[in-house]
Amino acid sequence: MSEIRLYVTTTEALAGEILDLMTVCFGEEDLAIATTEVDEKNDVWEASVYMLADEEEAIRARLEDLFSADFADLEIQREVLPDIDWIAKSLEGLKPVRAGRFIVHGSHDRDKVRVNDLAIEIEAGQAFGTGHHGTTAGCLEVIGDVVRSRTVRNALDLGTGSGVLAIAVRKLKRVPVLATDIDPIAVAVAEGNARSNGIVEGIEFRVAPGFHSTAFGEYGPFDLIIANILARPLMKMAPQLVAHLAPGGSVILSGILASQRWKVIAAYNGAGLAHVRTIWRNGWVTIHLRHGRGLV
Ligand SMILES: C[S@@+](CC[C@H](N)C(=O)[O-])C[C@H]1O[C@@H](n2cnc3c(N)ncnc32)[C@H](O)[C@@H]1O
Repeated sequence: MSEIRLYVTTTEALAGEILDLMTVCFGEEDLAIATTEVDEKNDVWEASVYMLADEEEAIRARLEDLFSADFADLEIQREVLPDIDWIAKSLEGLKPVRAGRFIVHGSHDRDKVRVNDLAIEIEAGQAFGTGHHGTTAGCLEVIGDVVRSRTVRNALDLGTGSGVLAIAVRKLKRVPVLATDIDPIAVAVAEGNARSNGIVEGIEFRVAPGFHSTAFGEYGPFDLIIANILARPLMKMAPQLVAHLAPGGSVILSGILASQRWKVIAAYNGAGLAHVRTIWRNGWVTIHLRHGRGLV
């Protein structure tokens, strides 16, 4: 069956906002993947949703509904993509990914793990975070640096998805980790992934939206907070997130398009954090910030 791309042409300034909307609407559904692409030669941004042909009608209706409030003038364009070998494509999606010291792989690729690798086994499933997305890979890379170079006695993984980042912290250091997600299915998947990675204690998984106070109970403040969610909620929660950070603590933020990075950094500077480093992976950025207090 052929694959269809429905897309709108936009500007760099609006691409992030449109992608946020589409990502919230479609998430990481198997057959409807939202993404922005830039044609640098023509300075044109396209926000696209990919799907199989039999999904097109339903997805077009959802897009029209989504744009009807603020983007009614956008014309939804259509492209039929060349036929794809879906089996080969899905296997390709499951190839191991290396990020910093980590390799994230499926159970069929255990033989790809080398002696010095920190291996995380994740099956592609119902929660985000197989390591293939630039945001997850970016977080893994920065986690490696932070846990090696800073004092990390505990950590919070907000929006844990598959649990990959919480598992990564715990593989580097035996510190208590709190892993939360708004989605109960993600939390169940993450618990299973921790077990299949041999982690039976040390990570507490909870269903919680943002910094919902009852979920945190006795936890925190944290030496390390990782949040790979979208730019807009990250900016909104900056004061709460910083309130849960220990003096001298580090924050790793992702889910941010390159064009949105300054707004996110400004929100966290305003909440008292200093920017340390930004890294890029496939158009997405991961930002490391540190608490002003405790800096030398
Ligand atoms: C982009 S995925 C990241 C998953 C994983 N941490 C990774 O880096 O691959 C974002 C996750 O955050 C969750 N999420 C979104 N908004 C949230 C919120 N306000 N509080 C907690 N979790 C949230 C989503 O359900 C999703 O599982």
